Amino acid sequence: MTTSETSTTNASTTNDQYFVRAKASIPGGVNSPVRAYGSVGGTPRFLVSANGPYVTDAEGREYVDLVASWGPAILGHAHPTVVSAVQEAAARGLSFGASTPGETELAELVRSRVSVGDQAPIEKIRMVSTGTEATMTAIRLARGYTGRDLLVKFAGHYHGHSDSLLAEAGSGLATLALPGSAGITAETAAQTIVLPYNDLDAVRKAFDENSERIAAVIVEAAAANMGVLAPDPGFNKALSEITTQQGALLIVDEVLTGFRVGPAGWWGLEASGAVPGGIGWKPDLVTFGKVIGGGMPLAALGGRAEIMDYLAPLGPVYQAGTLSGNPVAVAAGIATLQLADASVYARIDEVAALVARETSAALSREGVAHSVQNAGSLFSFSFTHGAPRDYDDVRAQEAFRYPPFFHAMLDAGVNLPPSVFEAWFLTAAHDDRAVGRILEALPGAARAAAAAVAPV
Ligand SMILES: Cc1ncc(COP(=O)(O)O)c(C=O)c1O
Ligand SMILES: NCC(=O)CCC(=O)O
Repeated sequence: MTTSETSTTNASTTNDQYFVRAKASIPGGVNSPVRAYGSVGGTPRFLVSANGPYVTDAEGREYVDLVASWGPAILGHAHPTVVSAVQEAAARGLSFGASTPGETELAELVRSRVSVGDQAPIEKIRMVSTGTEATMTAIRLARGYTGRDLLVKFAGHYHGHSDSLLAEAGSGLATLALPGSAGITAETAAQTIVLPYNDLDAVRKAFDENSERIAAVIVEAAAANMGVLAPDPGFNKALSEITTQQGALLIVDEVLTGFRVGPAGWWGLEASGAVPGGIGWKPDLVTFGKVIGGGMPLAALGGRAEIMDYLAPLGPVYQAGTLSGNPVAVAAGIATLQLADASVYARIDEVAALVARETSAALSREGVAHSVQNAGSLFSFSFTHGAPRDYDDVRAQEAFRYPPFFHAMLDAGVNLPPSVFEAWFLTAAHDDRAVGRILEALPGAARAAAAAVAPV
């Protein structure tokens, strides 16, 4: 165990004490609801440092981390090369509010990475600061480009917290069992059509009923915010065909999957045939976040030049940002993508498969009904009796088994996402020691899940 002290923390202050203090000044004590332990109960760990596969809390306790900052830390935390790149960029200036050479370098890197054979869907790319901004801009762009107003999204998919996209969203809304958010006007809500995932008939019907009104279909490349649910083979390709026929755009949200499940994201896995059913299609627009910024606030949207050039200053769709393309964030993104080579993805695939397999085995040994779902190296568990295909299936699970499972893992020094609806994130820094600690914790956690009693 390590003890960490900084100017803002004191090793004698407990997580409980920090939480009490935080709640007095910050709503719920958190700056994002997913951190609040809302569905698992207990006190969130206040983290003071992170290194490789580990995070350390304010009490000096070290945990093997399976959250990885909700995805970005693909190389593990605080990779020395990325930290150096950030330090060097910071020393040159934190923000200029002007174009920088690094932005173009990162744009070129993304364009060349997200290509398979002669297929290269990212012809142009615009950088923003969060995934929310990326999807919000993508739908505005789709509306501006097509001149249409309606939007199709899928139940359980999460695309950030802009007004149009919170209806039946996954992630924290699934965790807190919220159907949507207050504060969104009825007019805005009425412009989003929410359909069941993996249901192409529902998509065709929506287009039949709203002829020439749907601007775009937005879909997570592989759903990972209601637990992980890979699309049925061919689902994304069929969406591409339907939207093309109907004069609408297909926005593929790779904020979570992009540069994490493979060098060219989930689309790259489909386009290369690494997962079935997806050869020969291209998204119109793609959104990125998380890994693209290497742990710094950076996200992006990209796609066909003809569409992207509808953005200001060339086109009529406005989008802007004081910190867009921030030089320090860009430096972290470039360093991260340069390091994320085939060996990184091979290691993550290997450890993810191992941890998923062993967790499933531990649950089976205790007779706990569950399904393990994966999309490449992203995976999660649901306490269901069969394999779920959509949000209704996932919501019907025995979710009460997760809190005791989560806390047993935490007590044993493993930091899992504090919700059954979130993916588990491995990194290339998860070495045998870190994985060994996860495996040691599993039998006790599986027993705790087995002993869980349904609420009356
Ligand atoms: C698929 C997807 N899209 C969009 C977002 C929003 O990104 P951000 O949290 O950076 O706003 C997230 C995650 O939060 C996500 O998983
Ligand atoms: N998978 C869900 C997220 O990544 C959300 C993170 C956040 O809102 O803090």
